[in-house]
Amino acid sequence: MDVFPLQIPGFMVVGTDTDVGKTFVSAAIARQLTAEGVRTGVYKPACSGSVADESTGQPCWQDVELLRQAIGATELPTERICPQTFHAPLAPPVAAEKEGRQIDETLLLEGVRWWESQVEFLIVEGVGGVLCPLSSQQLIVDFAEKLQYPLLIVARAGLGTINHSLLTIEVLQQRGLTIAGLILNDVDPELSDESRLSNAEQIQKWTSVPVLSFVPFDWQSNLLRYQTQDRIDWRQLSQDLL
Ligand SMILES: Nc1ncnc2c1ncn2[C@@H]1O[C@H](COP(=O)(O)OP(=O)(O)OP(=O)(O)O)[C@@H](O)[C@H]1O
Ligand SMILES: C[C@H](N)[C@@H](CCCCCC(=O)O)NC(=O)O
Ligand SMILES: [Mg+2]
Repeated sequence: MDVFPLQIPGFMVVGTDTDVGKTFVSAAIARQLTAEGVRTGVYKPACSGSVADESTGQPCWQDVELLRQAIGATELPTERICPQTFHAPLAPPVAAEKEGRQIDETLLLEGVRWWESQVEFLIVEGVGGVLCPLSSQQLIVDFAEKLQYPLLIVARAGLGTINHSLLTIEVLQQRGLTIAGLILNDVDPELSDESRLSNAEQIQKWTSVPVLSFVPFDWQSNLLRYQTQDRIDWRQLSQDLL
């Protein structure tokens, strides 16, 4: 496996599934770093599932919009944040095929390399869960292996998350990847259930990967460290893992 280490620190934000809050969490981290005065970049290797822009009616990609807003780069072209966008809400290579296109393997990595000369810290968001196909040649976990960034795993807060979290951790550990921690994210208060009270403790019982944070539904400020509620120093955390 070729590796593609960048000269700037960062995290790759991966998920236990699609719709678990990777963009929500990536944007929160990027916003915090930007507010702290750290020149921060955001990148997503491919994005599928367009929506109509409210004002223009033109197709846009919500992940890209939220990531762009998080770093306050209103003029930055979509291609810098995500060079390969597709309309259908499907795994990227499947969405690409529907448009008679293919994922450009080189561009996946060239796109991330561009950020190296632009910023001090980079947040890379995955697509779907870690075994989601990114192209016809590779899964998200393969891309993570090339990138060599420490991983932040976003998982749903509610029932089912112990299994999804441990499965994800097992796959990443089998690849020898560095996991910075797991973030439990409350995506839907309707799914409220009593497992929320014991999930973090159970995950900690079965793995040494730390639960870094619990993100309440609609949380609009910086993520807080689980249990202590301290501010998370993302740069320090990434440095500690080198
Ligand atoms: N803590 C939260 N509170 C309220 N809404 C949330 C929270 N986290 C996520 N959401 C919402 O849940 C939905 C899914 O979140 P998000 O788009 O971040 O998932 P994702 O893991 O990035 O999905 P994808 O695989 O498509 O990239 C979005 O509508 C988002 O605004
Ligand atoms: C359409 C979704 N929102 C997402 C793709 C998720 C694919 C999941 C495939 C699977 O694991 O079955 N796209 C994206 O993150 O750009
Ligand atoms: Mg997303």
